[in-house]
Amino acid sequence: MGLFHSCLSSSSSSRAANTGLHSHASTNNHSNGIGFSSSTSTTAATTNSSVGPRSQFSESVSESSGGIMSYSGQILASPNLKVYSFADLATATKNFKPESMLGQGGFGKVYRGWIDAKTLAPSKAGSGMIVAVKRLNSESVQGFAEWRSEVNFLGMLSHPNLVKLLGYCREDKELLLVYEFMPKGSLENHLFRRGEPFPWDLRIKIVIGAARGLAFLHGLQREVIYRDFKASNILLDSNFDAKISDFGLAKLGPSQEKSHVTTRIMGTYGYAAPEYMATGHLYVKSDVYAFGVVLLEVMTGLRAHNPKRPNGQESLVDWLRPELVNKHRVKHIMDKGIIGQYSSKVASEMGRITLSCIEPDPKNRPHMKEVVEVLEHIQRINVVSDRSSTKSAVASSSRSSPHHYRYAYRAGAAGAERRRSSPRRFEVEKDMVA
Ligand SMILES: Nc1ncnc2c1ncn2[C@@H]1O[C@H](COP(=O)(O)OP(=O)(O)OP(=O)(O)O)[C@@H](O)[C@H]1O
Repeated sequence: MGLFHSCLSSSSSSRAANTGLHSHASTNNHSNGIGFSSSTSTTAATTNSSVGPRSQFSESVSESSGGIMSYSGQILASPNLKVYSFADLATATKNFKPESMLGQGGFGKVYRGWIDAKTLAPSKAGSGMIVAVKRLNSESVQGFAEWRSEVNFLGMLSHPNLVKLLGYCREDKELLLVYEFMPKGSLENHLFRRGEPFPWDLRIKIVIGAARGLAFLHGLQREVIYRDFKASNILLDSNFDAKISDFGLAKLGPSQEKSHVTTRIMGTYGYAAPEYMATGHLYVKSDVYAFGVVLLEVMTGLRAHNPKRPNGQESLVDWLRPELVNKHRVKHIMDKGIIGQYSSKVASEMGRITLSCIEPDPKNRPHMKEVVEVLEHIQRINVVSDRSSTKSAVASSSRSSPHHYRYAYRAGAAGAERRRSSPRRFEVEKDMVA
């Protein structure tokens, strides 16, 4: 086993060497200026060099299938991204005015912007279509590696459950990304921050969409390990269809070996799989673990990690895993705000699939394809005859709740979980012993 220590600096080239990802960023208007290349260079060129026409994705997939369809998604022959100047995006976002801000993540702020729907050219605020413009903190060293990973992955992959990247800007220290706008925000917003408890049928719909997105990534011939699955990375369109965003930490899976080994362990507290934390070994099944943690959040309305919860309850999985083992106890951990919206059969089935996703041994976790099937089944059987009983069910269950679940009770928008800020990311470097 190894030693953990904080790591403040980053080496993007070592990461590229690990993954085989090589980006060639161009500041010119090449629509395919960035991509996956089969070259051996590990540095990101800043010249106008364009990239070899074939990507690692297209090599591995097109050879066998002559095409690119996998789990209803696509690997694009070449990325079709618009290259913006910084001035373009300043215009599109009203000069990054605070009023245009949609949110803030670990690597920067996200702004509402406007572009022409046909040409994708920047337009004046109020005309054309709305987009989300992410502007990375210029002082973040790790930011460049994540920006490049986002452009590489989202530039090449297309699937209904992955957020669409429309373009990017790299100018001096400025790194920006332009995405389709997701009007309903993130699952995290709805589960933990908004006033009313989020309806159960929407929760199920969203996790099915997100599961399909992950299944697509894992089903590619050269599989993609997403590595940062969490509620805040599940964005929602106007129909509450889920789209996975934020490929900053994504990795191409190993082509020969069974797992990817990394010495730089990064993720978000509460979601990272135990084998990854302990050894740096990364599997697609590590994503399945994080998916299980999101399922548990969806069931309970509680955050994956909350240091303000009482001792022993900080980690949702450690706290509630024993309750999932007994199907009769599962209903006690369900979010009390949505009682009456699901049957006890649905609750116990959810408990079962969640428990299998968070199995300590990655080999015992299901593939995402199976998870999709189980969740679709749960959605089909989620027929509740009398929804009008919801309110009284909430009231009576609060009265009879066992003491140690009191924390889960939701006193409207002022609930303790809702006041908490976003989950914290971590980054540690581990000295590996071979
Ligand atoms: N395409 C989008 N459309 C609408 N809102 C978005 C879009 N992308 C991001 N946002 C909003 O911006 C906020 C910040 O997003 P971002 O991806 O930077 O961070 P995060 O995922 O919340 O955290 P971190 O990146 O640190 O893990 C999110 O809360 C989300 O609601």
